[in-house]
Parts: sequence; structure tokens; C-alpha cells
Amino acid sequence: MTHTGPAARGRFITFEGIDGAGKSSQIAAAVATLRARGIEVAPSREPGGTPLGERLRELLLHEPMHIETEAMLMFAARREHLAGRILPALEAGRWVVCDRFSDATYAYQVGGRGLSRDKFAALEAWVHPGFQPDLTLVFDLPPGVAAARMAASGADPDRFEREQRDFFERVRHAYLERARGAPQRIRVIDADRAPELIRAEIEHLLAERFFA
Ligand SMILES: Nc1ncnc2c1ncn2[C@@H]1O[C@H](COP(=O)(O)OP(=O)(O)OP(=O)(O)O)[C@@H](O)[C@H]1O
Ligand SMILES: Cc1cn([C@H]2C[C@H](O)[C@@H](COP(=O)(O)O)O2)c(=O)[nH]c1=O
Repeated sequence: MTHTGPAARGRFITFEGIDGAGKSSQIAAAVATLRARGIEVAPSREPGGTPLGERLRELLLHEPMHIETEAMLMFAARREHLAGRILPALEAGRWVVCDRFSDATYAYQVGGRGLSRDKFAALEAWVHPGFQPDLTLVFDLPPGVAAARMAASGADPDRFEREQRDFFERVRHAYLERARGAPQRIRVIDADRAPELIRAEIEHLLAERFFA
């Protein structure tokens, strides 16, 4: 008899790192790898992922604002994303592969801008109590290397990408600190390597974590 019970919950995988770390093409490769295994995957991004979230993204990336406004808007977009997209997909058995989530708020707003850890923790506990990604990959590389990559790409820098090297040093260290606090969930990837090597490591990690 065919099993017609509820689908198993999907998995939530996030990619993190300083701007220019090389997440985008590796996310596309990871999505393709999972789809090749027959998994239904919903790629998404933060801030964004919903119509309202994308409008908030425009403000966040281009309008100057108070640091607490910035943190609250990141979490407002996230609240919408969780309710409108992430949780429904996971409940329907789809996997969500997301370019950034709350670890980015910790790294950028707490580490980079100096938001208090208590305010971050309160927002996180409000917006997604007890919920975290199943796996987070932090792309780690020196800010100078990331800056050179971004300059070579020729893209117009946004409000975050225009920050100075010391800002990205703080963001990088906040990511590494966050990873030390959750070693089961967060894996640090050496992103200062050829794309093929990074892709092979990610395929290995996905296989080990979800298909062993
Ligand atoms: N491993 C790599 N080695 C050298 N260059 C790379 C590597 N990965 C990506 N790049 C190049 O670096 C630039 C930034 O890459 P990408 O846009 O994937 O970074 P990102 O982490 O998604 O950045 P952002 O968070 O700012 O969107 C691109 O021009 C890309 O082609
Ligand atoms: C989710 C989130 C993002 N940011 C910053 C990090 C990046 O500079 C931009 C998003 O651009 P990307 O090209 O999609 O990487 O937003 C942040 O500061 N805080 C956050 O919570």
C-alpha cells in the first residue's frame, strides 16, 4: 500500500559570511546537488524572500538608519519570511536553502555595528524561539580578499559593502565566535580557495550530515 501520511519535515540550511565571500555560486551548486537527489528545494535570501521582505531589503541596503532600526527591520523581514515562506515550506517537506539568517544579524549588527547582545537575543527569542537552521555554513576569508573580489566584479556597492575593512574584520570575528558556540550546527568553510574545492567540501558535508 502506498504511504500517504504527512511529508517528513524539510531541512533548513543557511549560508553565511562577509560580503564577497563567494556564497552565491555555492548556494546554486548546493541547490542543484540536493535537487539531483530528488529533494524539492526552495532557495531564498535575507533580508528578503517575500514581497514585503524584498521591499524592506531595498530600505536596509540603501537608506541610512539607526542601528536599532536596522536590527529590528532585519527581524521584521525575517518574521515575514518565516511565516510566509520558510515554515510552510519545511512543513510541506521542502528544503529551504537560504542566503543568510539570524547569524548575519549577530555578525553584522552585534559584531559589526555594536548592537547589544541582549537586544539581539531578545529579538531572536521573540521572532524564532527554539528554531535554528539544521545546518549553517559560514564562508570564512580575510576581508581584503573579499574586497578584491567585489572590486573585480564591478558591481555597485550597497550600504554594507561600502563599509571599511575593520567593520568586516569585526563581522568575520563575530561569525567565528557564533560558530564556536554552536559547533554542531555551524560549520566554517575556508572560502579563500578555488570554487571547485569549496563545492566538493560542501557536497561532502551535505552527504555526511543528511544522507549518511
Ligand atoms: N572561490 C572563489 N575564488 C575567487 N573568486 C570567487 C570565488 N567565489 C566567488 N568569487 C567571485 O567573487 C565575487 C563575489 O562572489 P559572490 O557574489 O558569490 O559572493 P557573496 O558571498 O554571495 O557576496 P554577497 O554576500 O556580497 O552577495 C564574484 O565576482 C564571484 O565570481
Ligand atoms: C540578513 C542580514 C543581512 N545583513 C547584510 C549583509 C549583507 O551586506 C546584506 C545582504 O546582502 P547579500 O548580498 O544578500 O549578502 O545585508 C545584515 O546586516 N544583517 C542581517 O541580518
